[in-house]
Amino acid sequence: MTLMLASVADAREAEIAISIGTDIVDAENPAGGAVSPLPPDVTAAVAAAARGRARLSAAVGEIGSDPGAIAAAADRCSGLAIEIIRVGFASASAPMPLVGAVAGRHPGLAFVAVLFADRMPGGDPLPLLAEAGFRGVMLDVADKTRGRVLELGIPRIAAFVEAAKGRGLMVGLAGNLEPADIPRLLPLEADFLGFRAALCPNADRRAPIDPAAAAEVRRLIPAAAPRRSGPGGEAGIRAAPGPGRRAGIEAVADRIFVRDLILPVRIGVYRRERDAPQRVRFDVSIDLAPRETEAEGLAGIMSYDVIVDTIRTIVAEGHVELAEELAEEIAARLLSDRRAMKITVRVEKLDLGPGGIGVEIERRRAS
Ligand SMILES: O=C[C@H](O)COP(=O)(O)O
Repeated sequence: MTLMLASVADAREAEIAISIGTDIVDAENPAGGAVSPLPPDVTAAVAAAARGRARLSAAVGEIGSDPGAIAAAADRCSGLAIEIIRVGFASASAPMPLVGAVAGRHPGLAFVAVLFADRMPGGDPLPLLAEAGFRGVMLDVADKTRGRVLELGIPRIAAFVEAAKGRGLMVGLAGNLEPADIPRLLPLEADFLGFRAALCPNADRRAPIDPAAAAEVRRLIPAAAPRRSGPGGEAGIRAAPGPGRRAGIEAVADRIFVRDLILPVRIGVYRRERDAPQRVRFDVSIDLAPRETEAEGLAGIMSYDVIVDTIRTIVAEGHVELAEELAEEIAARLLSDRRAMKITVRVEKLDLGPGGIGVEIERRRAS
């Protein structure tokens, strides 16, 4: 289950976030960076507004040369019943043992290290973070004016999520996420997705949260529990009827497809095929289940981006011997989306013969 985290600037925005059903209300100063703290009195007001109605989180700054500042923020947050504190981590030379000692003093507070996709520290920081007592990690971007976490590419983000989960860490993803990114990230099963810019008019993260934009983000993330309702909540926001639901027109079938996607792939059983990748063309089409009446817009569709992301992710995982295995894996992963009913996958090696050589499989959801 992936939760929605909304970064808010004050108690009024906390109320809006709660009214649209946000799972985690995060106190953050949007005028600063990804982990810029709000003044203590504003954080306290956000906590007072959200306590008992949503989980609470707060940005407390970067691990720098002054772990005392993180320690003081952790003390304050503990007293406010905040569950998660987000701490920026940009360098492997950060004073981890000191931060670890602070985390050890607050067992009720989950320290989440925020890594910046546009300023990734060298090496693998996850062992260091897990050892220092961090309970979670999050990917975000340092440069909020330009950076997008999706620029890392889904295969790298997926690998990060898996590696963090493998170490028992909670994982969050953020960084100028847009509504259309959500269907691409949900299959990665991160613990939460974090938003600020997408909740604001014109994606201006310094502007006050727009309840309609926030509700649209919420609608795209399946809720863990029945939604709360209230002023500015879902009730006031209705999308226009989507395709297939127009009066006098009966929906027969929806099919999404990706054609002629050519990628370098490590594939084959011959020795020469193990030395270097070869070009493989992918064609995939998926027959979708009829749309649920209440799920309109992006929430009602299966994005064809997910097809491309799935293929890229599988290909990035390493050498595969047979085109049949590759096609089967693509079919299995895509059929795990409950909207996909039937799939055709064609995998065609382009560099072996005078023409294309490959396999086409058709699979259907069993139940
Ligand atoms: O998750 C927390 C961040 O505040 C996300 O901010 P952003 O959507 O503007 O990148």
